[in-house]
Amino acid sequence: MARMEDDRIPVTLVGGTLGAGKTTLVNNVLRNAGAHDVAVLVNDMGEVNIDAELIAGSADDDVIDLTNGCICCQLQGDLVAAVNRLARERSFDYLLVEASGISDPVPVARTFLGETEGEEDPTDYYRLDTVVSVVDAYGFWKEFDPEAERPDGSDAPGRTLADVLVDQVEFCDVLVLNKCDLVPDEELDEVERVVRELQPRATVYRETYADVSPEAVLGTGLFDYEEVSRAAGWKRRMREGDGRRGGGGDEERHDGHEEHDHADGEHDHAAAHGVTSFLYESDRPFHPERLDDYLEAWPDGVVRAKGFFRLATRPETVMGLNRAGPSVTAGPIGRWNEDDDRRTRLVFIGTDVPEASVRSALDDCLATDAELEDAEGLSDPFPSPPE
Ligand SMILES: Nc1nc2c(ncn2[C@@H]2O[C@H](COP(=O)(O)OP(=O)(O)OP(=O)(O)O)[C@@H](O)[C@H]2O)c(=O)[nH]1
Repeated sequence: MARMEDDRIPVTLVGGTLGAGKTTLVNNVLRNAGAHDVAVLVNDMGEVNIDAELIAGSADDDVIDLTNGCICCQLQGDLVAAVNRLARERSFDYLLVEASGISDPVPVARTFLGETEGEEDPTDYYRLDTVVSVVDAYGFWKEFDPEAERPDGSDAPGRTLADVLVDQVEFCDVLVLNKCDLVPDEELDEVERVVRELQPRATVYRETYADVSPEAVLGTGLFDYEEVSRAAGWKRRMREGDGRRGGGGDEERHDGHEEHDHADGEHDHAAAHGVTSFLYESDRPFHPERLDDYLEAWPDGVVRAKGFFRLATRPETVMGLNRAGPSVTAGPIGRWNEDDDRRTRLVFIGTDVPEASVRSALDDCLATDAELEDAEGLSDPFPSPPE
């Protein structure tokens, strides 16, 4: 196997929302790392890097920090320079990266795949081994609360905690459901079912004080960019459809490419326990104002909605919907290709979402024949393409 010959330093990326328990996890791993000689890179948003101070053994040289920025945004160049300098100047056999609570894990992971611009390439020294997300089980529901606010100092404009949390759950290999001491078992079961629906491929650990064993997060060999990207629950649901041929599930592709999946059992299991996941499809475009109104009056319990839709006013435009709890983005994301399957396909994931009433409410938002005939006369509140 190629991995056996790969002597680059393995990397575990630890993400999770603010206060979820990332530092606690890193400390536990350092304390129990045994034979591993672990270096830690911490990224924190504060002026003073409190996290680096908290990490056990931070007095020694193996903890470095990147302050005042988020490594998924403006610090990517710094991240590459820092990890490469670390590899050149010090001797260690494992790198743990603790990402700021607002980091989107995808660009950070891509940095370690050598996909960022710049003269230095971290893949010379490193290979990404595992992406871990620490989820605050206690705070999980709160973050899907419409009243939830972004933390001060966050430099992720337009993104809510729910957005960030969904990104982190959907893009991980290992999911640590932390602070289980604060949540009754029944609620914990529900949170676990939802996170498993959002990312069925992840290994889930229920923990208190992020007490995972080092083997759970170091050297797992679980990271696979293609796999983790296509395994997100909404993509699976889109591929599976309602038993008919699935449409292309990837955002980049709307071509009706046929795929096969084996996750039916998992979905059945989730459905039996109040986790809803369904695909709404339609050949008929939406009436823009009616759909816009409906997107404002969202049913309770929807944790995630994602997909593509058609508007009567824009026959050539692929409209995208991206909803994480209370935060919604809906707008143009591209143009349909000649041979695309131009159906609306929207995936809903949540708890006890009233599927029948969501379906009938969406049906009511579809344009009638008369409205389609006079589509140019309809007003369209959705944003225009950026041009
Ligand atoms: N009750 C309880 N508290 C926990 C648990 N895990 C961590 N904490 C506490 O939660 C707080 C935040 O933990 P950290 O490990 O600093 O979280 P973090 O994700 O690194 O936080 P940021 O770096 O600020 O994003 C600390 O006071 C921890 O002691 C847990 O399982 N249960």
